[in-house]
Amino acid sequence: MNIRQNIRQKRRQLPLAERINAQHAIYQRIIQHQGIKLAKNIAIFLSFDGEVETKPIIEYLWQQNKSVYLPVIHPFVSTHLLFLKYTPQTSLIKNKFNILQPALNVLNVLPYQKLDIIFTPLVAFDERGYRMGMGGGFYDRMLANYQNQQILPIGLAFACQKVSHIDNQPWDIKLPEIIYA
Ligand SMILES: Nc1nc2c(c(=O)[nH]1)N(C=O)[C@@H](CNc1ccc(C(=O)N[C@@H](CCC(=O)O)C(=O)O)cc1)CN2
Ligand SMILES: Nc1ncnc2c1ncn2[C@@H]1O[C@H](COP(=O)(O)OP(=O)(O)OP(=O)(O)O)[C@@H](O)[C@H]1O
Repeated sequence: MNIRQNIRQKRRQLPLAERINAQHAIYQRIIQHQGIKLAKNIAIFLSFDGEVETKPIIEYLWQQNKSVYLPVIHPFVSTHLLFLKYTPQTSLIKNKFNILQPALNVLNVLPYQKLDIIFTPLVAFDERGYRMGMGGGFYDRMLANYQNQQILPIGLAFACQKVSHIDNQPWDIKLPEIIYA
């Protein structure tokens, strides 16, 4: 089994008690995070495949009056993501990967440069902050210039997703911060 499949399986099979503990620790770190306190526009994702559960985080962000955005596969450029506003009223539809995303409405699209924080999903990561994702290259493409835009990407993961070394490719983006437990 390759690393991607192997870690995805570990992530799905993380025992419930460990998962709950880790979720709690991650949540605490988020509510104490200075950068998140100051942020206005925050991109996050709706969890699937055993990812860190983001629902409680989203509820917290809404409570704090943050604007929350979700990734939507671009309808014409299928290698690219758009970020659409997510509120409790937003209707969600399944994309081709079976992940829920907001129904496309151009009025709800936020230009990427306006995001302050991008919570980034990942399958595996290493100490340096290199990540391996689902293999679509979506986040690598999007984050390619994040440093020029004053955007803070923050990876979210369980400790079982940490590996000693990701064999990084030239296009791989190193995350400046990963919250994991
Ligand atoms: N929650 C969440 N949303 C996200 C991502 C993510 O990692 N997590 N993505 C991060 O980039 C994008 C979706 N990327 C994906 C890339 C590949 C596969 C994939 O290979 N899925 C199937 C097989 C292919 C198929 O059914 O067509 C699989 O589960 O094996 C799924 C999602 C955008 N939204
Ligand atoms: N900045 C980029 N510009 C052009 N192509 C890219 C870029 N980043 C990644 N790709 C392409 O996307 C493909 C998938 O990349 P990779 O396997 O690193 O994705 P990933 O990090 O696992 O996925 P994701 O970022 O969606 O979570 C690669 O084959 C690569 O050719």
